[in-house]
Amino acid sequence: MEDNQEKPHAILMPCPLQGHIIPFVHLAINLASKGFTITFINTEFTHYRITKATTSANNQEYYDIFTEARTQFGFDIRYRIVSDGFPLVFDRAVNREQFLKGMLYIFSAHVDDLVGKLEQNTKPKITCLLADTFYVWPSMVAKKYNLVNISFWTEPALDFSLYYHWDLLKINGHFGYYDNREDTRKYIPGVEAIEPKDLPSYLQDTQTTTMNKMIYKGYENVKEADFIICNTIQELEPKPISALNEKQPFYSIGPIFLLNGFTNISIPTSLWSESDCTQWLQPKPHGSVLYVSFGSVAHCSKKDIIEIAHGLLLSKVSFIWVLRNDIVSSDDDDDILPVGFEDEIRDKGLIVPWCCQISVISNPTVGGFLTHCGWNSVLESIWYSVPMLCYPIFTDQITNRKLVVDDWKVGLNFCDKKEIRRDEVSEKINRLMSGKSATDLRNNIKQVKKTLQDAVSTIGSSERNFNKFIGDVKAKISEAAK
Ligand SMILES: O=c1ccn([C@@H]2O[C@H](COP(=O)(O)OP(=O)(O)O[C@H]3O[C@H](CO)[C@@H](O)[C@H](O)[C@H]3O)[C@@H](O)[C@H]2O)c(=O)[nH]1
Repeated sequence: MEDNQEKPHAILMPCPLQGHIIPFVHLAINLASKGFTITFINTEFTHYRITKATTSANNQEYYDIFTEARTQFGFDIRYRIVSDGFPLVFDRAVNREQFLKGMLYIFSAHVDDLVGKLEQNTKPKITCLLADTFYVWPSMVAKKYNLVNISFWTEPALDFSLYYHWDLLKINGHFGYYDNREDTRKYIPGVEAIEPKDLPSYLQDTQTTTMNKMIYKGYENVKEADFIICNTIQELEPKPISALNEKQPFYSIGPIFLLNGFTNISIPTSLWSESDCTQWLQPKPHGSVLYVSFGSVAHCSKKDIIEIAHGLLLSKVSFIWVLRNDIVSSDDDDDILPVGFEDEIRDKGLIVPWCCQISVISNPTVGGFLTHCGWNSVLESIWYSVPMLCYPIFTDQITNRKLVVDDWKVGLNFCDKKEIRRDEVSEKINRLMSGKSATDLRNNIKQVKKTLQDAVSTIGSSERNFNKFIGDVKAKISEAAK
């Protein structure tokens, strides 16, 4: 009991999105392996979806995603759920605006209520709040309960720097105006130069939206955090990271899914049921299959889906295409693919609503990834040495494309013109999969992979930063307890 009292105890809260839940779960495991007690909080809706997708458990209310981590590794990870303010039946995608307003103005009251209860009844005592940078309430909650306030950013440091200096963009007439200036931005600390077209979509907006407000408030909030951790790699983004470090303690600890070698723990995180693609991949030649996925939130138009489908056929390349059932948002039409497409692809193509991405791209038959450039997908693709065809849709994906294509040269642009056309889709797929361009990309990606490998080695930067972060947090907890 004495020992337990000494243990740091962190509450972890990801945004209720697939690309945030996964890195937060890896973070929970890593912190627990360093002796932290963790209370991991998912929203009730996220919990419901994971449960539905990954288990046949009858009593879903009591299902706990960390059971295996506790029994197999003895980690002290506890699991709780919190209401996001809406009933389970509420359609959060269709009513996105209303949902975002709830996250902006109401969710904090539910979090405050739960943290208050945990604070009274939990041993060891809760000492840290570790929340997603997108949340607007962590500093309020951390102050109220005297918790060390840690923010976790699940995107690159470059995107963080741009949002962090939102005020500079505004002062310089580059954001928030109907006619935003179009010249290169050269005054963001740690970012030599960035073109307007490469900014995250929310920083290209000319009008204030609820999402803008949320990010803006999130970034006001993060300025009060005691520590910021980021799922990136110091050697890949040295300048933004060192500029940010002059402002606040900022630790790059990525790729978090590789840190400390806990890649084999299976913790249910998937919001959709996964189709198994192993059998289908098995007879395919090495490096011959293109994997196509646009992540968990982005939407495409039916017109673009049709052009991509024709482009895939024209390319004659074998492919697995993850087509979520909500990929086309504004169309009630269930038939989004060209007529007869599924007959035409026969054994050349496999369409699935969701799969275990890591198990697909780690398969040696996969040689290319047509991706929306979500940050987790980028890191995973580099790790498994799969070059990318970049089709960024919104948010940080736009900026991530610049890192992948222009800076690291491990991917190609999908469509150079605004409009997606089947002939260009086919041509780009072939350039990604074969010939000199493919060889160059494969050579480059091996080098970038080496950077990731070094960073997570026992003497690598991410490992060192993570240990330093742990030491600094413990010191801060002791200070706060005085
Ligand atoms: O069929 C699939 C598709 C995806 N994944 C996994 O789901 C995660 C998806 O994350 P990501 O590639 O980052 O895409 P999003 O789900 O779109 O992620 C959101 O969160 C990311 C991190 O903040 C941002 O970079 C993205 O722009 C944002 O859309 C990855 O770990 C994938 O391995 C699967 O397991 N199966």
